[in-house]
Amino acid sequence: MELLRAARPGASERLVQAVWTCSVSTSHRRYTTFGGTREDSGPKATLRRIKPVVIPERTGAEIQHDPFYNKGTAFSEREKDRLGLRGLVPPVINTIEQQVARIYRAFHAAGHTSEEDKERGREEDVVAKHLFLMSLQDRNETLFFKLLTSRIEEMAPIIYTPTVGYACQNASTLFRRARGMYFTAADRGDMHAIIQNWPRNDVDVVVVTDGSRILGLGDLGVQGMGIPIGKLALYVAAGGIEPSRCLPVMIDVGTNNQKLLDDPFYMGLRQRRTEGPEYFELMDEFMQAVSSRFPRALVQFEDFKTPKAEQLLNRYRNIHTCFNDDMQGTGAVALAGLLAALRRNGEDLTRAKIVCVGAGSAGLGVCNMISDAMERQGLSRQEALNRFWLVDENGLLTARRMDKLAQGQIPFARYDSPSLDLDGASLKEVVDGVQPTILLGLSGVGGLFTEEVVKSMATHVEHPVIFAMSNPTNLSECTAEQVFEWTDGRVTFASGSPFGPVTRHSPSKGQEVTHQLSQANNMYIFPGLGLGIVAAQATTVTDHMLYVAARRLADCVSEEDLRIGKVFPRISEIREVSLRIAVAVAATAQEDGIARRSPQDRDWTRFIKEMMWVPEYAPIIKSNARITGSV
Ligand SMILES: NC(=O)C1=CN([C@@H]2O[C@H](COP(=O)(O)OP(=O)(O)OC[C@H]3O[C@@H](n4cnc5c(N)ncnc54)[C@H](OP(=O)(O)O)[C@@H]3O)[C@@H](O)[C@H]2O)C=CC1
Ligand SMILES: CC(=O)C(=O)O
Ligand SMILES: [Mg+2]
Repeated sequence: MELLRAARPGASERLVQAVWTCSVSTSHRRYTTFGGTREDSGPKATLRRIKPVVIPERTGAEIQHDPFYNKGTAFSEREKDRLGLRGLVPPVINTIEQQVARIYRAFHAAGHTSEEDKERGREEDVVAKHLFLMSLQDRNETLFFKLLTSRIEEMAPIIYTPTVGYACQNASTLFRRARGMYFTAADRGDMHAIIQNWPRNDVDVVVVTDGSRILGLGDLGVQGMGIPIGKLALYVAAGGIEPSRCLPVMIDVGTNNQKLLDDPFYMGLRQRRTEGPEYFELMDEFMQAVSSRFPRALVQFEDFKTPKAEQLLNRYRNIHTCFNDDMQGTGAVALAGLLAALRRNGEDLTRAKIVCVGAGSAGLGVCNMISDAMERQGLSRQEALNRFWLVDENGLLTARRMDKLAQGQIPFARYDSPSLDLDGASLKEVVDGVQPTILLGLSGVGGLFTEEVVKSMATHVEHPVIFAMSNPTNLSECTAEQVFEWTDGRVTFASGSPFGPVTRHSPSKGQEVTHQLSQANNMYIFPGLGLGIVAAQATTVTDHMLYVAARRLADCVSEEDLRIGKVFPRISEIREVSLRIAVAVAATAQEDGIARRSPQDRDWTRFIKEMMWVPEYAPIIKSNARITGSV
């Protein structure tokens, strides 16, 4: 209201009241206001304010073509008059729900495939669906996010992994319209000036990649831009960050992917990657440019190849508000899933024996996060490290390979004699020798968990826990169907990209059983983590914050979910989950003295809930408009 009064000193009291007056829909216990909604959650019910948007002088056509303000067929009659839209839109006035119903139908039509394609097993064209959603986002952000949030389970695999990976692979030919910012190796010295071109003054979250390791698909150069865009779509849909406060960034230092360099349509710098000190000088300049223009923004590093991922994190983590999602976000999500799985099986984390296949940025991030949790639960550092056996392309990480190991791998190298004997052994032999209770896959290699590997594990432990976390789907270390079959349903399983429920005949039960699945993906962590950091305006992102985020995520898994085999909450609950994670993270930042902002009444839940952006149309008012009556 203050905003409206300040913007329109002449606005009538009736207008001001109209914007905030509630009309009550008792059947849904959900209150709709002219400018917002309020959820009745008992005594603590909060008004979710959708502030009127006051925009500078613009023509109707400019408003209609601005995705942040466009409402398509949902402008009210008065808005059409006031904003100069009369005659520019069809006569119908739809609610956003009606628009979602229409666009959802068109979304499905976009994915239709021919009969021939169907015969070849291509049931639908998911990349076409991805492009359809991207072009909706380019036209109307509010409707895009309304569709996304109302059907998040169905939409997440289209805007995010696995489909975003396939879209990135062909991004130069699929390109329609630029989104976000591109900085290149040729922009050295100019980044401070270039960042001024971003049209918005407030940015809460920057997701940045250099395209060097996109999911498990390798170096995709500038074509990796789809990943920051997809991650930020989840920041909005799952974390309630305002769309206009998100900035996807590509740092294009070239590519070592010869196929792309030879592709006449490739849109990035046509050179091999800049390396060495020059690379880090570019990144330094970028980080300085971001923090001078957006001093409170959180920077999320995404899909940087090992070892740069770790080097960049170590370089900036104490001086910027930043984290690496593949290392820390993935670590927290894996820890949360394991805590839930162990609760399901009545087991203790400190007694787990973990074989992790993949010792790159994700594998090391996960193992570090879990060993840190073991220490918090009473083990010494060495006792915790002794619970891990890491395997890479050359086999088990042992002391004999010490001179060839990366810095971050050295603490996990095995010195003990049965392990040293497994030097050079196959994965099956490692599993036979170690008899792990937990098997993790972060290798980016599809099918590594073969029948003999999984069966070997299942012979030694009653409740095997297997997380095949590599993305996209075709690079998963095994499929859900395989792992339930090979363990006769005894496994607790989660995968990086989603699999549907598996129905199979169980020989031990003598009947058909259906197994529900969970997605072990950092999408459960980064939206809530980021929301908490933004809420508290934390100066840095600490391991403590990640640990509480993981704990809180594990707490969100209900007993009923555990009973049916799920170790992560349902994706349809992700906004509520993100809120809970954000509250834990912000409160931790405050306790640890690194919050620059906190609610006076210490009620982080109310504070953050009110901050969360909801995809509803706000009344639009031009700053020079003469307004009488309702909006
Ligand atoms: N579910 C989730 O939330 C997330 C999943 N991921 C996924 O994790 C995967 C790995 O990512 P990242 O760590 O960054 O990638 P890296 O390339 O840094 O690491 C891959 C690791 O796997 C090892 N590896 C490769 N081939 C084999 C093999 N045949 N047998 C055993 N080990 C092998 C590599 O060993 P070497 O170095 O010897 O080649 C390396 O240690 C990707 O698919 C990514 O999508 C990543 C982040 C989040
Ligand atoms: C999920 C993710 O961040 C990855 O696969 O890289
Ligand atoms: Mg990633």
